[in-house]
Amino acid sequence: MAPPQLAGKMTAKAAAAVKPATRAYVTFLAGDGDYWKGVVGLAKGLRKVGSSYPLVVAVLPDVPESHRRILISQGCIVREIEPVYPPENQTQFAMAYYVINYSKLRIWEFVEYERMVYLDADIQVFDNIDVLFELPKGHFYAVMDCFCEKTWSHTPQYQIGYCQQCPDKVAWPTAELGPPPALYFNAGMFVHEPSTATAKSLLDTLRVTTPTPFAEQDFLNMFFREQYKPIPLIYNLVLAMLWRHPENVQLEKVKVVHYCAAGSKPWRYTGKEANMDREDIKMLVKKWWDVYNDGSLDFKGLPPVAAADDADEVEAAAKKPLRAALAEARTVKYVTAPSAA
Ligand SMILES: O=c1ccn([C@@H]2O[C@H](COP(=O)(O)OP(=O)(O)O)[C@@H](O)[C@H]2O)c(=O)[nH]1
Ligand SMILES: OC[C@H]1O[C@H](O[C@@H]2[C@@H](O)[C@H](O)[C@@H](O)[C@H](O)[C@@H]2O)[C@H](O)[C@@H](O)[C@H]1O
Ligand SMILES: [Mn+2]
Repeated sequence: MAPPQLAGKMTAKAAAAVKPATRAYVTFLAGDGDYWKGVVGLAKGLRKVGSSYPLVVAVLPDVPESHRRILISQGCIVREIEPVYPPENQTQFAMAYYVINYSKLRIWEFVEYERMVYLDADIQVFDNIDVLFELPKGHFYAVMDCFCEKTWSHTPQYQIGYCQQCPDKVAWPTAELGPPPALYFNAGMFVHEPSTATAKSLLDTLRVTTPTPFAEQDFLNMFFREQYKPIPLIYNLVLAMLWRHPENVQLEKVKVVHYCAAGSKPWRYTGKEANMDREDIKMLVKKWWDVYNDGSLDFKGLPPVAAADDADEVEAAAKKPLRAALAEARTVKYVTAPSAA
C-alpha cells in the first residue's frame, strides 16, 4: 500500500502549477507515546484557521510507522531527523525528558524553507497567525516566558520573586546580583530562518556548552540573545500566565495556547493537578478537544506530494514499499497539492 502522499494521481501539469513550499509551520515529535495526538490537533487547528502553509513534523527515529501514517493522513509532511544530544553532563533538567528537546535544533537544517514557524506539539492555534511569516528578517521572534512556576526554583529570579512579566513588582537587586537577566523566551513557539550555517553554528556551540535545566530552551536563549525580539503573548500563551500574571492576559485576544503547565496536556487531562480545575483551563482543554474531534477538519485534499517532474515518476514511486518510497520522497521538494475538488 503506497504512502498517501505518493498515491495521489497528480498530473505533472498540476504539480508544476503549485509553487514549491518555501514557508512552513514545523513541530517536533519524539518517542512512541501520545504526543502524536498533539500533532494531529495542531494540524487540524492550523487547517481550521485557514493557514496558508503546510505543517512539517520533524520526527526522531523512535516514532513508530503507525504514528507517522496518521500524521501523513492528516496532511503533515513527515521528516525524520537524527537526534541531537547535549555534551556529557550531570545536569538536573527541569524535566528529565527535556534532554530529547535538543533535537529540535535539527529544524535549522530544513533549508528548503526560507522561513518556518516552530510550534510545540502541545500548542494549539485558534486564530490565523500567518502574519508571523511577514516579520522583518534577521531577528529571532518568540514570546517572553515567566519565571514564577516551581520549575524555575533553581534560579535567583525565582528565589527573590523577580519576573520579567512584572519587572517593577520586585526590583532586580543590581547592586548584589549585577544586571538583570536578559529577556528570556519560551521555546515552544518561535519564528526562524533555516540555514546550513546557523545549523552548523548551533551544533558546534552546543558541543562546548554545559547543559542547563531548561535544556534547548536555555541554549536557544543564549545563542539568539542578540537577535531575540519579543512578540506579544497572544502568539504563545504559556498557561501559567493565567494565574501568575492575569493582568497581562486578555484571553479573548489570545491566538495560540501552549498547554505546558503540569497536567494541562489535553490528551492526558484529568483536572487533578494544581490549577487544573480552573474554569479557564477547563474551557481551553475543551476547545482543544473540539478541534481534535472535529471530523470536518480531517485532511481531505491530496496529501503533500513529492514535486515529481513526471507523474509517471510519482506513480512508479507509489508502487514502491512505504519505507523506500518515503526515503525517496524525502529527498525531493514537496509541494502542497491543490486540495481535491
Ligand atoms: O515525549 C515527548 C516529549 C516532548 N515531545 C516534543 O517536545 C516538545 C517539548 O516538550 P513539552 O511541550 O512537553 O515541554 P513543555 O513545553 O511542556 O515544557 C513537545 O511539545 C513535543 O513537540 C515529544 O514529541 N515527545
Ligand atoms: O526543554 C525545555 C522546555 O522548556 C519550555 O517549557 C517550560 C518553560 O516554558 C517554563 O517556563 C514553564 O514553567 C514550564 O511549565 C514549561 O514546561 C518549552 O515550552 C518547551 O518547548 C521546552 O523548550
Ligand atoms: Mn510545550
